[in-house]
Amino acid sequence: MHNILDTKRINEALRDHAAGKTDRRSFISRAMAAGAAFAMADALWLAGGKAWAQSTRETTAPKAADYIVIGAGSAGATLAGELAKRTDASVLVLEGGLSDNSPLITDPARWPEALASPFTKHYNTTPQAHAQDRVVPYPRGEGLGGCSSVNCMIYCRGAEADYNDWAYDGATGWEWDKVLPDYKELEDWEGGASELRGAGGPLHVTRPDPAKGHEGAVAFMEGATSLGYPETKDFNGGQLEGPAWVNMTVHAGNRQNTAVAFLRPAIEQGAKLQVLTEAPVMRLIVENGRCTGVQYLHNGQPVTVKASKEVILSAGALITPKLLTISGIGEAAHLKSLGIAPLVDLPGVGQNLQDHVLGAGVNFESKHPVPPTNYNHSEVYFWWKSDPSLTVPDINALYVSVPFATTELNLQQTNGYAILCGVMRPKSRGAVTVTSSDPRVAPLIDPNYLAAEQDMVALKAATELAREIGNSAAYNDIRKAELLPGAMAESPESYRDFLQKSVSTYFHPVGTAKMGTDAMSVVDPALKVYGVEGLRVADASVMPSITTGNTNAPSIMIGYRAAKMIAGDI
Ligand SMILES: Cc1cc2nc3c(=O)[nH]c(=O)nc-3n(C[C@H](O)[C@H](O)[C@H](O)COP(=O)(O)OP(=O)(O)OC[C@H]3O[C@@H](n4cnc5c(N)ncnc54)[C@H](O)[C@@H]3O)c2cc1C
Repeated sequence: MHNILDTKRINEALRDHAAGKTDRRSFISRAMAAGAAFAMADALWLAGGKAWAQSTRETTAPKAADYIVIGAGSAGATLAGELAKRTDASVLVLEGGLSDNSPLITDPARWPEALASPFTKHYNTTPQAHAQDRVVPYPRGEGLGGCSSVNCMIYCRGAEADYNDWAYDGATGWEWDKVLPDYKELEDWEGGASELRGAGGPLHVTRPDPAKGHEGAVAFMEGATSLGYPETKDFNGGQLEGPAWVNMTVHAGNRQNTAVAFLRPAIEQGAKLQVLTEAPVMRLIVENGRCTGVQYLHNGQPVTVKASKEVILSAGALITPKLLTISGIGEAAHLKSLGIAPLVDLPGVGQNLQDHVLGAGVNFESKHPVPPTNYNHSEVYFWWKSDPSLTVPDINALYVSVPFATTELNLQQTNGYAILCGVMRPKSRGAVTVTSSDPRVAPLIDPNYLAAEQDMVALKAATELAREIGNSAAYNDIRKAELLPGAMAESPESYRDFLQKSVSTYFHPVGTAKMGTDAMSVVDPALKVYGVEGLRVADASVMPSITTGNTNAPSIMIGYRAAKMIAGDI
């Protein structure tokens, strides 16, 4: 007797699969309960995961689209999904990496593993002159969702002042009261709508339940509040300063990357959106002052695809300036030195690189094995001021349920935990420098950490904040011994040595194609590249200055606003 297929239930399971709401095991059991044999259920799982995006290995190359979006990361996937939903135009997304169909991405606790997987591309900084010439590893997400697929899922808009500073510096129209409506519109905050928060938008944002919080996170909150630092109930709710349970891009136990939140729903709604993976873009095609398309590798072969309306560059703060440069858009003398004919002399391309400094803070050995996290290893954060006279907090501390230190600090202990710390309004500025016209060659990445002495002052204050909380009575049942900085904090010289060795990336490069109106600006406030028609940049590169919070939320907001601008909705 043949099973009768319950196609309605199978379609429901397929829809959940396309929305990233189910794992393989439960999908297969649902499909089998609906009458499918195992082989068929498995084939449906594979096809369901691929139906909405295609690898260039398994489809033919498109000839043209109205809009081409380069990179499906935090900004690019948001922009492409929104633009396709808001217009009748055809939108083609070219993503260099793979699809995002993996539990390493969906499971919030497994992001450290995702960093050691094909969903991450590994770069290094140049030797950091103010941090003992250390080379700092510099991972970036590669594939659908970009860094939003491998990041730690903290969702933080930053401070109001960040956006008002952008506008003051020339990014007119990006003031806090102009971006707030978009932040509210794009989110589905579990706390519900309010003057500052939105509900019903595409991106689910949740917070950990303190009752299920990690013991170390609970101790962090108790320690900080017992020391007199008042708790902040919601760091996106108007008050950034103070210890807080985080906001996360997690929903029903699954990561909400931008492919899940923005791309797949647009395809499910029937938008004219084609998403190609394993489609690395090699260069932009600029003819008579207009960007008319791109050259990319389709199944390893160079092909050209035309854009009848616009090309939008969303390849992230490292690769966006590289693609501009090798396409002839950058400082003319630098282009000539690489043998590239200058099309537009834009000296700001690749300059103004900014990144938060992540310090190793304080690492402890634990009295007992550290339990696993129910969330993302990082459930609590604490923004504070290194100097009370500041108007905006400039440092932070965060509990992580794993030991964390740079290789140079040679931390051997595996049964431990850390309170990391950050310099959140760094003064140092670096650069991304292209050294070859060959698109396969990685650029030089120089965040120039600690070049400004003020950043060292802030790093020390942040480390002390982490130590103060970590050594508080709230951790007495957990803490066995302070391992780092430990004895290295005993003299000013060894403490400075520790701080320089403790520096790593917060994974937040921004600013390398900044928005503004001065000579170093690369895009105008409508994100249009100066001197070229039909070309915009929409990603973390356009931030004139780094936000005080983590940079995923602002990157998503940039993609969202870009879609609205192009669609004529702003
Ligand atoms: C390990 C890690 C942890 C982080 N944790 C957090 C966090 O918890 N919270 C937070 O707010 N921020 C976090 N961030 C930072 C945040 O995720 C980024 O700032 C943000 O994702 C940047 O968005 P973007 O759109 O500019 O670039 P990306 O998201 O990097 O997107 C760029 C996309 O372009 C693609 N691409 C690149 N070159 C090409 C090419 N030539 N052709 C086609 N496609 C190309 C890439 O594969 C990628 O998909 C973290 C980042 C990392 C790496």
